[in-house]
Amino acid sequence: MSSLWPPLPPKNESEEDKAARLAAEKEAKRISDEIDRALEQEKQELRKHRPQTKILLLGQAESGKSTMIKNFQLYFCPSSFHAEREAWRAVIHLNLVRFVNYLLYVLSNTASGSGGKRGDPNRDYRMFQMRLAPLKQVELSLTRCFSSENSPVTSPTDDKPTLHTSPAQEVTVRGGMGWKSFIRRGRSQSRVQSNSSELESTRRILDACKNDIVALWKSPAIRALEQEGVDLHHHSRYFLENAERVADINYTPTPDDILRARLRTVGVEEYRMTMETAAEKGAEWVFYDVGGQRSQRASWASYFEDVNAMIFLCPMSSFNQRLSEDRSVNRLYDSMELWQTVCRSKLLSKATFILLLNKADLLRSKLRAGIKFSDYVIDYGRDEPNTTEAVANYLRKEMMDIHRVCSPRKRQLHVHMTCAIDPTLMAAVLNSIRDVILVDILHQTTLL
Ligand SMILES: Nc1nc2c(ncn2[C@@H]2O[C@H](COP(=O)(O)OP(=O)(O)OP(=O)(O)O)[C@@H](O)[C@H]2O)c(=O)[nH]1
Ligand SMILES: [Mg+2]
Repeated sequence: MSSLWPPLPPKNESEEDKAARLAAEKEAKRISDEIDRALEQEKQELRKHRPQTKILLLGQAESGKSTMIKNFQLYFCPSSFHAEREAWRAVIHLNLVRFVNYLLYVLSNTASGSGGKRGDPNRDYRMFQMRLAPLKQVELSLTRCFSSENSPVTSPTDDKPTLHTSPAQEVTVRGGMGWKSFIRRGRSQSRVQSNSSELESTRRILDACKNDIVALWKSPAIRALEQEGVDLHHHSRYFLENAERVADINYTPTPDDILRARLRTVGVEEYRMTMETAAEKGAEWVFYDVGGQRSQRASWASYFEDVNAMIFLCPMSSFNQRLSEDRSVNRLYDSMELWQTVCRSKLLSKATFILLLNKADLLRSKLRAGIKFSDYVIDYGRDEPNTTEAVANYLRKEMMDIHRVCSPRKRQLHVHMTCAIDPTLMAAVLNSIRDVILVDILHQTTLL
């Protein structure tokens, strides 16, 4: 019997039979389409009533929590990610100009401190300071755009915009996703025009300064700073290296740029994402992104209840860094202590636990540059290999041991080594996180 549908017409079919057959086929197709429509409607209804999936991201400051949220959005809700590109441009421009102004500030101190000894670099510096002077105004304007009228975005240390003389003073966001529409549209009608004209003029100034920014970065003055041991490995360095493109008047941020943009989180931000990918289309996932600084951690616990999954980020590359909020504390040790506290939490005991050993790329470049992990982590034997794989395996084991010993009940731990600024590498990790969360939710609901 043939499995073809509709079946082939019988041989020698009369015109009358043919008309009757076509009418029957048309009716069958109408019924079939109706059934499909009803099924799709039923599915939509089910999706609407499906409980939300709640995911909490924890970890110290700069561990990559907000970057992970961007990855989720880029991968599972791409149209909403791309719709926000304009809003990120202002953040990226502020990242760039703050770093340039910081470099000019460092150069001013170093150059005046070294008198005329450095010859050319000194002359370079004075020229750049003159030509890039308008960037001070750009920094003030952009900061004002973020911080006017019931500001959702401020700097915790500054009530009024001031020029930043340290790369540690960062762009900060407070409370939710509101800042994106704020930067796009302004809070009130009066702000709409002034915000957009201010942003427009900052773009024009940046474009005019583009060549000088590029030249500053390539200049002997900056190379001299590096030779003097000034640490220029800041996350905004990427934007300076790409200044020709980023400062251009026609610049639109790419996904890579957005993943690199730094916006420090203050308080707890809630992100509601409606999944766009086939399997989960229409489902709502709610993410809680917390500020990771020590002063922020007291507010975390109120978000522990009812979360389906907790994703903890440990930046592996932090082994030779100190906490900016307490210079006596090694960042990796702080991360491990924090992990112990999170594992012990009874409120999180039923949540799916996911550990991301993040910043694998930075760990690799530090180790390759000859920085020895064992110089900072005393339990890591001096004879152990100073390679990314060996160090990552060591950290994985340490963190798994802490999890086993400190968890109030036996629980599986899912561990991944990640580089959150690389969307290609993140795709597999994101799929696996999604699958693990869905399977655990299924278990939780069938066990209830
Ligand atoms: N090279 C590299 N940079 C990363 C990685 N993950 C995050 N970053 C960068 O690190 C910086 C800090 O990341 P965030 O996601 O803002 O850190 P956070 O944990 O949200 O920090 P707080 O909001 O202060 O708690 C950003 O500039 C990111 O682009 C990574 O795997 N490799
Ligand atoms: Mg953050």
